[in-house]
Amino acid sequence: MDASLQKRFAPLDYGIFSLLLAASLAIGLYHALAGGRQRTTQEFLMADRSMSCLPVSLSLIASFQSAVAIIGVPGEVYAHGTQYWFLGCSYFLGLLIPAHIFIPVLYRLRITSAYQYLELRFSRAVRICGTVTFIFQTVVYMGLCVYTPAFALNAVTGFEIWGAVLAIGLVCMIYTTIGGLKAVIWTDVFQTAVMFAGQLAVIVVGVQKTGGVMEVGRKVWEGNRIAGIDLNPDPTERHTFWTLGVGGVFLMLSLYGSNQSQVQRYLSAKSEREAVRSVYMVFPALQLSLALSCVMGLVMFARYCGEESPPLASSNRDAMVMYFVMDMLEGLPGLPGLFVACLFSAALSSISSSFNSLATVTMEDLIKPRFPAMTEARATLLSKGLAVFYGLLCLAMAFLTHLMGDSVLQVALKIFGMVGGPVLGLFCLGMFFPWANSTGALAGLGSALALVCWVGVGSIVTRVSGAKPLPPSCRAANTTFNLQGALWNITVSRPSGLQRFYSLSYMWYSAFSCLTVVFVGLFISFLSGPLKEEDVTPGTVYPCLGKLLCFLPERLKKKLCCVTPLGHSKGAAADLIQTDPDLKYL
Ligand SMILES: O=C(O)CCCC[C@@H]1SC[C@@H]2NC(=O)N[C@@H]21
Ligand code: NA
Repeated sequence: MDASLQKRFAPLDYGIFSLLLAASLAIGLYHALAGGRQRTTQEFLMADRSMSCLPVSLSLIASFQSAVAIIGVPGEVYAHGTQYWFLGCSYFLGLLIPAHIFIPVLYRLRITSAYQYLELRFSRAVRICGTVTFIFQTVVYMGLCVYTPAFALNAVTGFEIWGAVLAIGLVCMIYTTIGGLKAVIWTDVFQTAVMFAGQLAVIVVGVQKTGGVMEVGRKVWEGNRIAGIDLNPDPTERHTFWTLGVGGVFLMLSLYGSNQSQVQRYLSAKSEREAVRSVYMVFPALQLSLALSCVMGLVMFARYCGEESPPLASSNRDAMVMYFVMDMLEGLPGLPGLFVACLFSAALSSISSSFNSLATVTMEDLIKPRFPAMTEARATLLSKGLAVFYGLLCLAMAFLTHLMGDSVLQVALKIFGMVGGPVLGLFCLGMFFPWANSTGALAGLGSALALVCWVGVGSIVTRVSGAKPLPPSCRAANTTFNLQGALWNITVSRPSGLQRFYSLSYMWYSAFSCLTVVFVGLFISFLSGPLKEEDVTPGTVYPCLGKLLCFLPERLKKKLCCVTPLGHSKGAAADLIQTDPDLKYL
């Protein structure tokens, strides 16, 4: 990038940024020395199951709100308009279903890893597959979270990329390793506040520098960035109300229902009710963060749409967002540092959650069952060693990330769809279909992963690029624009056959893979001998079918699905674990 565009930091900026890192380390240190001093895995991995709903809810938001969204969403809105904002419609069901179906089932089982559910409901093989799939998804996601802020910073300020990656990685590894889940949750609380502050600062200064709210409103309106509801049912259409509002529900369920990072936070709550309350508190905060990042994209559009060639428009759109921020905040000492602190807070809070949940599932699902006699002290030490191991792995993943091309937001959402969707499918198959067995579950998981990875890789290889960006000019009046607008809307030659398969909107990946697991899983279960109610571990099936089919005669209902109500807070399966020693390490 030519030196003229390069932006510089003032000493105060570095000060604020280092303050953020120091504060995070301090919180980690506090939790290493306070409380039980992280001497048991129950404390290190589960925060002694003592957390209240406020920190849990802020930690839930911070876990999947990283620099990817803070940089990626404004870039998306700048180029394609506010269609992406309809993702907010998916937050209703995307949070209500976890609150009233996933949490009651998982919380009452008194488990540590979400994937223990898969062994209780199906078999150890299904649990291992679920755990390994989750580990793969989280390692790739962590790499993305580390790389994004470092790349954006380097593109605009020349800040050494690997210096930033190491700063994020090391700080995170230290406070996660010494402070455990308590430190991760409380640093998430602090980092979420910094994230909102940073985004708000950019919006306030940006609106003020672009001529005020009315001026910004007029420009984005004329630049037709305000998208109406798009009810186009075509599944290859990248962003429509259906792909975002419906496809988004499956994306949210794969994150807030069956992802260890979030489930571990629910399970660390001091009661089931606190866990449900924390999910309700997530809703407004998620809507706010979505609104902030969309508005930031609109302000950025209003700022540059008048210019013939907006800066960095040709290069990576994520770098252009960073340029816009530095352009707005430059000359206001401390604010560029605040935004960089916001980016790093976003990264740290997501990576620390990932580290900690990776260490948890590796311990609970892969190590403890093989070494049941391991002492508590050794297990805790090993958990800390795992946090370090995954930290190093995450730095390595950061290298691979910049090979992925696409905007980071698109890459993240594709990964969640390709890998998170199938795991969600396993949980849905297990919770809603009592007759599903582990053969069906494994067949379903395998076929869904194969199919959705085929689509995903196919779309990357054949460069089926998403929708074309809208024309960057904001002068709607003149005819050339209209002509240009018309030209832009020429329908590209309708892709056919395999090409059409590859151009499935990535927002459908979660739904597509989840439903594949369910349908293939049910089909294979019927072929291989469906389970009877008495075969199923009590408390692992949510009797929603019993409720939905309440009109059926009792006899038929009993045959079709479990009508036994969920175990109570003690949890039937929990009793099972207590009584049956070799189930102890489920
Ligand atoms: O920002 C990230 O780290 C990942 C991209 C956003 C992930 C999903 S999108 C729906 C939900 N809302 C969020 O803020 N994050 C998740
Ligand atoms: Na985050």
